[in-house]
Amino acid sequence: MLTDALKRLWLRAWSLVLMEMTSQEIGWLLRPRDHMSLLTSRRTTIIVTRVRLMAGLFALFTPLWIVADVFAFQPEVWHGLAAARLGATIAFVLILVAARRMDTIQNAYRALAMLFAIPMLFFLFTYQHMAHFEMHGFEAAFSTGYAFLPFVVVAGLSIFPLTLAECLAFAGPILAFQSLAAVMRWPVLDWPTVAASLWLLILITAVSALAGLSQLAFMIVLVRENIRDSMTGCFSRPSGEELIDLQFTLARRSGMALSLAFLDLDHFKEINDRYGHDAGDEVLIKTSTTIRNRMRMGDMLVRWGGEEFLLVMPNTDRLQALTALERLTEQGLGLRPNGTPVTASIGLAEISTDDSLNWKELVEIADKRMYRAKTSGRNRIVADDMPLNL
Ligand SMILES: Nc1nc2c(ncn2[C@@H]2O[C@H](COP(=O)(O)OP(=O)(O)OP(=O)(O)O)[C@@H](O)[C@H]2O)c(=O)[nH]1
Repeated sequence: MLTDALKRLWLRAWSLVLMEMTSQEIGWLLRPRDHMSLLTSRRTTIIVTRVRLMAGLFALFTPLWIVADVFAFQPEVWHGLAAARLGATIAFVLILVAARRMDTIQNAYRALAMLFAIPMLFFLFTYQHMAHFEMHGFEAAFSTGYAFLPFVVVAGLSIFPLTLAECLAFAGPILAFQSLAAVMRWPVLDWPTVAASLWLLILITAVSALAGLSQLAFMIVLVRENIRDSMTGCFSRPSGEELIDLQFTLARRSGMALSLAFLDLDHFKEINDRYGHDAGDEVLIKTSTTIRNRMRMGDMLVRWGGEEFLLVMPNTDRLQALTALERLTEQGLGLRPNGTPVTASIGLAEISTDDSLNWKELVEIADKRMYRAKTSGRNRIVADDMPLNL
């Protein structure tokens, strides 16, 4: 009885945290390895823009704080601090500029690591520097504030949508550094204070990780709801466009093949007119499921419009795509309500053989070929611009 109540409570609390996520999505909260490309690209954008925002703010406020140092410290102390502040400001400006063109998750990690490394180096320098001076009263009290820089850095993790593994990877060196400082009793650090405050740093790391994870969870749910067409479960048009853009860029950069097939179901209006809209919906759901199940794991099916679909086939050249599409149509796309086969007019385009400048041009080529397939009798695949053998 009690165990059942506890179990219900536990599940309820868990569902509040995880917002009805699937087990695969919960795995995505732990580590980034299996994230889908759309989530990775959105996360990259958010991480990079936030790194730039933080770098910009730090570039602005780090030199301004020199004024506070001038009031608080004797000249020998603030001179050294001012030099370190100017060095840190230059580094923040460099991050701000360098991160502008960062568009991969690896680069986003690099930017984040640099953003965290600067305050830690500044922290090391200030401690070494201030240890050489006798301080009393307000000056001594003001200087203790500098000991909390690692706490600020760890707390900064909370503004990024990071997985648990990523949070630990970024907070780990700071925690290790602080622990080492306590264990080694470095003379420049007030080791009892450092050791005693370690638990606080661990606590802040846990809170920051939770904040980052909840942002990521929210993002996963939003991406999931926005990327799928609710009826067929295919990628929606906006997310499909983003996916094709991404695949196009990757294929261009790596020199790999990329094929796009534009599929338009034949005489679909007739199904609606004869059997009703619900029967039409049913055919759309079954046909798109059949296509998705028959194609490779890495292929993506986008619902481009009503009964139009775009099949994205990464790392697939024209011949391979043609073979896969012929196999697909030979096996059948499903049945119409009257028992006759569902057919489609298909236009195929490939990144290198069609030598297109951008993804929109490639989609346009596939669309035009689909139209030729349609006007030349339907239920066929057109893969080039050669005259058709009718
Ligand atoms: N049931 C249903 N029908 C849809 C949906 N979206 C678009 N349609 C219908 O799809 C039909 C498309 O008609 P047409 O563009 O004339 O094409 P078609 O009848 O397939 O003829 P061809 O393409 O020339 O072979 C229209 O009747 C639309 O109303 C949908 O979500 N559900």
